[in-house]
Amino acid sequence: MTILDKIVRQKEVEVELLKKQPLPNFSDAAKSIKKIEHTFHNTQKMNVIAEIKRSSPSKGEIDMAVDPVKQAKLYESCGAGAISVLTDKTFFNGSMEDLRNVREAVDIPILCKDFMIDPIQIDHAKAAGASIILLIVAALSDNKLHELFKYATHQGLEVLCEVHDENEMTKAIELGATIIGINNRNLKTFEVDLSATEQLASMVKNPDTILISESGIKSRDDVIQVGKEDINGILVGETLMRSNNIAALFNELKIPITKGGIPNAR
Ligand SMILES: O=C(O)c1ccccc1NCC(=O)[C@H](O)[C@H](O)COP(=O)(O)O
Repeated sequence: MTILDKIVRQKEVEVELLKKQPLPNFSDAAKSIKKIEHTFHNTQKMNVIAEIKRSSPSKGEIDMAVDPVKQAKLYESCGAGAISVLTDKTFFNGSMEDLRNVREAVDIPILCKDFMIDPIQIDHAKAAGASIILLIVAALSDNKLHELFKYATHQGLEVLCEVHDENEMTKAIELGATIIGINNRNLKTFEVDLSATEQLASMVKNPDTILISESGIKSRDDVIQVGKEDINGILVGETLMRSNNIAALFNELKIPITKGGIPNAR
């Protein structure tokens, strides 16, 4: 069984528990948040979705002592375009409480980074103040992917549709996803290969699609590599979480971009 299978099994258990609980009060803090579909287009520098990640299955403990609110404020002040909060407890030591607290502290979009398999999780993410949810194509049947995409969109949420291979990219395009994340990490083997972004980004022909390169990005050279294709942003977790100088790291990662990719990257 792969780690993704294990995570999905655990989510099935959690969903049954969530269905027995009352939905927490809605935070209306996300109402006035601008959509990344608008803000990530036509920016002059690479957009960064900065992640709060205490630990992960592939790396173990990263920063168990992090204060998510402090970290999120720092990310915002350094120019993050959005914040990703890992809300899974069992495998990443996160929580929906983290997301709720971060929502109260920052004014930029927040991605609820979790493994969605049921609309009830989307309700909880929205209630906590998320403006974007993640749908991982590899974790969902075609029917479930369509159902959850439609549900989240009707709830006024943006959807980051995550893919890792050509087959998944085809599904995301057919779904009509407007924000597609190319995960450089294979969630079944943990192998990271930045060329996944280069290979898959060229399949997207709609210039309005927001493309995000996710995982394994550590340096300016990495951004230049994934930016050979016309991407709008990068999602960075571990490197930011381990950094002693987050402001300097943002300067390194926020490379000037134009339509068509990073100038001279090819
Ligand atoms: O990070 C993992 O080990 C992992 C394992 C299984 C499923 C998902 C996993 N990570 C989620 C992510 O997509 C990353 O946290 C995100 O892209 C940031 O990656 P990184 O910059 O490499 O921390």
